Amino acid sequence: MALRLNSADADFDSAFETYVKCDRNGDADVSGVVREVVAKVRMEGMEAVKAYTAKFDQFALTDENLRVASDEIDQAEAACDTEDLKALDFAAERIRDYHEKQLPIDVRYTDDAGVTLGWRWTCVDAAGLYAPGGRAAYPSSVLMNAIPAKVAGVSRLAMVTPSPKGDMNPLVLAAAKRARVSEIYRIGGAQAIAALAYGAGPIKPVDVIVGPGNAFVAEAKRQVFGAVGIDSVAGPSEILVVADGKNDPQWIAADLLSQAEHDPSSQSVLITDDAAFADKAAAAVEEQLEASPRREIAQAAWNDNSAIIVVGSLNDAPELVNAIAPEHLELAVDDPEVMLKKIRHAGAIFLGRYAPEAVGDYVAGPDHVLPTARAARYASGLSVLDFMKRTSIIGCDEAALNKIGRQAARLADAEGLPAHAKSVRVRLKP
Ligand SMILES: NC(=O)c1ccc[n+]([C@@H]2O[C@H](COP(=O)([O-])OP(=O)(O)OC[C@H]3O[C@@H](n4cnc5c(N)ncnc54)[C@H](O)[C@@H]3O)[C@@H](O)[C@H]2O)c1
Ligand SMILES: N[C@H](CO)Cc1c[nH]c[nH+]1
Ligand SMILES: [Zn+2]
Repeated sequence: MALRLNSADADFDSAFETYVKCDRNGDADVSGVVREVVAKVRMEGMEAVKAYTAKFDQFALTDENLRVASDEIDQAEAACDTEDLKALDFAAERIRDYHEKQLPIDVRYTDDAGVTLGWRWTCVDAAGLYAPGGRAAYPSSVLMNAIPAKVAGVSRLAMVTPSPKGDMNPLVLAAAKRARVSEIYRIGGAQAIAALAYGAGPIKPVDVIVGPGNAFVAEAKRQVFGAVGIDSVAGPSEILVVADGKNDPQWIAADLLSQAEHDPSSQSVLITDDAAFADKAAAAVEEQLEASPRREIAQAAWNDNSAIIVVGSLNDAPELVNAIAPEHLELAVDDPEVMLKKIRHAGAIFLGRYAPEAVGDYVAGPDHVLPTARAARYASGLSVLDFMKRTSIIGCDEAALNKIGRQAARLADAEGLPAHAKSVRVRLKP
């Protein structure tokens, strides 16, 4: 059973705060484990990657099987169901269309002082893409990672994905081929993130690492940030559904379980103003869990990390949503646009009763790599901009420097930095 809270209860505020701040990794010392893995891979390179792959993925990694060969990719693609490939192409086209609209424009102008100013966007040379593969395979994440990188213009895409016990999903390889991924390595977890960040064996370091993963992957990205750029902390999936009593409880239960089935550390939350609907949705969740082939995972996420919150009025929901800052938010209400105006923190928002979160996972177009663990308070989903950086442009001729230089030199004097001041004054007319 998920936690049940009612905003009418006297201790609601403190119970809600405790819930919002809870650590979903249980007793696991995720940051300690990751710190050790990252340090070892940094020091020992591929030998450490091999040892951790044997330990965590039960796979005997060798110099020969580390990189997926191009003929294996072709064979995998040939083995895929053609309808699956069509769905992949359908998704890819919609994802590409959406991300092409994100391409930023360069700006150049001359201001009143005659100074040429502006900025220019350029892409990184090499991107590391993490495609998860522990408890499920994620061809969709391959597209969501690689397509924006290609739209940004990145030439080298190095993808890592674990192959537990040596298994590699053919559709993952087909997706990587379609998205023009340059290198694919059969490694996952924190060891793969460290290998991309610092280099290991034949894997050359990248400039930015993006993509979703479990708590170990998300923490590893956080720890290597600085040596490389990262998109956001995109860890175990989350969903928050705001639903009135007019919804079908079976639909809402399926939505809640769609994210619970990713990982025992996932989180599903229902906020409703109808206590009877809350009971029906809770019963529907239990019923659907019974029939789920991923029951063990989803049940753990539902029992340990999830909540049903009954509020007096749906007008109270936005404040709670903003505090939780969920990865995904569904507004299953009559007029979602009205509620949307009051939501400030969420990775992706799904409007209305016919926009289940899963369309966003696969085919809607926006990226499904989204901030979790309340990072939506300050971070955004993966976009073309995560593979690009903006460089400022400043140009002065003699007249322009004479208009602005004196004040620069004065501020340099004030800061006690005489070489700064001199480098301007030597160019100024007396
Ligand atoms: N936020 C997002 O945008 C988003 C998108 C898609 C998926 N996801 C999340 O990605 C995750 C996928 O997780 P997954 O486990 O299936 O695959 P994964 O590839 O993320 O993780 C598997 C790896 O984790 C490492 N690992 C597992 N247990 C470990 C342990 N005890 N100690 C150290 N390392 C360990 C192993 O190296 C293994 O290769 C889920 O949490 C899912 O919710 C998030
Ligand atoms: N819901 C995940 C993001 O949290 C993305 C995904 C991929 N496949 C299925 N779901
Ligand atoms: Zn999902």
